[in-house]
Amino acid sequence: MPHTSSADAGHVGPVDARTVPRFAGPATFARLPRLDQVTAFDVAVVGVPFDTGVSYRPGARFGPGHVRESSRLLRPYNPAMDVQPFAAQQVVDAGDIACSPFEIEDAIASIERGADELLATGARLLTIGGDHTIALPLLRAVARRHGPVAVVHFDAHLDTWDSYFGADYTHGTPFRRAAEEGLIDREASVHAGIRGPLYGPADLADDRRIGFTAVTCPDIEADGLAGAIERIRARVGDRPVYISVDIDVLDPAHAPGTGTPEPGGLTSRELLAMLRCFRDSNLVSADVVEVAPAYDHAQLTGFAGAHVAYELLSAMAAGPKVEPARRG
Ligand SMILES: N=C(N)NCCCC(=O)O
Ligand SMILES: [Zn+2]
Ligand SMILES: [Zn+2]
Repeated sequence: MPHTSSADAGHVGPVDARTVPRFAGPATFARLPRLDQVTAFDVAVVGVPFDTGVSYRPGARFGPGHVRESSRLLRPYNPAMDVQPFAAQQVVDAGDIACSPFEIEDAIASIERGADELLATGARLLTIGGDHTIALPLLRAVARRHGPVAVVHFDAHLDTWDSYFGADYTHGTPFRRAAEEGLIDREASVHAGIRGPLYGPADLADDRRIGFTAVTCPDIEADGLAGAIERIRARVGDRPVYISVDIDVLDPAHAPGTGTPEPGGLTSRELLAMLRCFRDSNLVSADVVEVAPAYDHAQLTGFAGAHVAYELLSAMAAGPKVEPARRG
């Protein structure tokens, strides 16, 4: 497959849809080269096909494949940010991190190791999950390099609960564990898009104690999108930021293919606009999780996940530069 290359930096870009139909060939993210097809890279798109941490509908283990398959229509220029995310930096598809579907703690260790190896090259990660459990090992690896990071967490759910059925490591608990382990900046972390029923008022009090501020859907309703964006920017400032996007932050009308859907969520347009506000941020890495294709319709959730990833890659391209990574 002939990949495009950018004239300026010689980065290997996506396969050109004007000469090779976009539905042809194997699906890497955005038809980008694989890790073994480049000598250096700035950003690794990596899949984590893990969903043993879910509390309701399983299936996010198929998320990485679905998002890749749904990313064939992306084009190289992002006019909303005036940036070419695949020309300004070398982006590669690093494949999937293999992890146990049977033992959660074993899988968490594998994910942390896989993320460590990629980050050790100096690259940034854009991870495609997988259920939200995977944010914990990803944050462990990121904090090892950058120290505690400002987490901007887009989700319908807090994911700061303590345990389910006695299990500490689930998709409802990653940010509590991350806070306990000192991985997050407790002065600068924020949830966006929170909504729906909780177990009790203590959930919110616990969450604040843990170090999060919540910009809820009712807040967005009251203050508008610009007000919400301003609150997030003020909270994060110029600290190193890790963005974690649970696709269920979108309304189920925009993203039905997910395990714990909650009505009353963001539109795709609102979410993409919110992500663009990180174009000036020190965005150290990011993830998109909880895409579960078995419940998807017409690839809506897959397309939404692919566009979320594209905006995150665009924000990385637009923001402060990092040293390119050497392969191997
Ligand atoms: N992280 C996601 N998507 N969901 C958490 C739901 C936790 C619960 O079942 O109460
Ligand atoms: Zn969620
Ligand atoms: Zn979540």
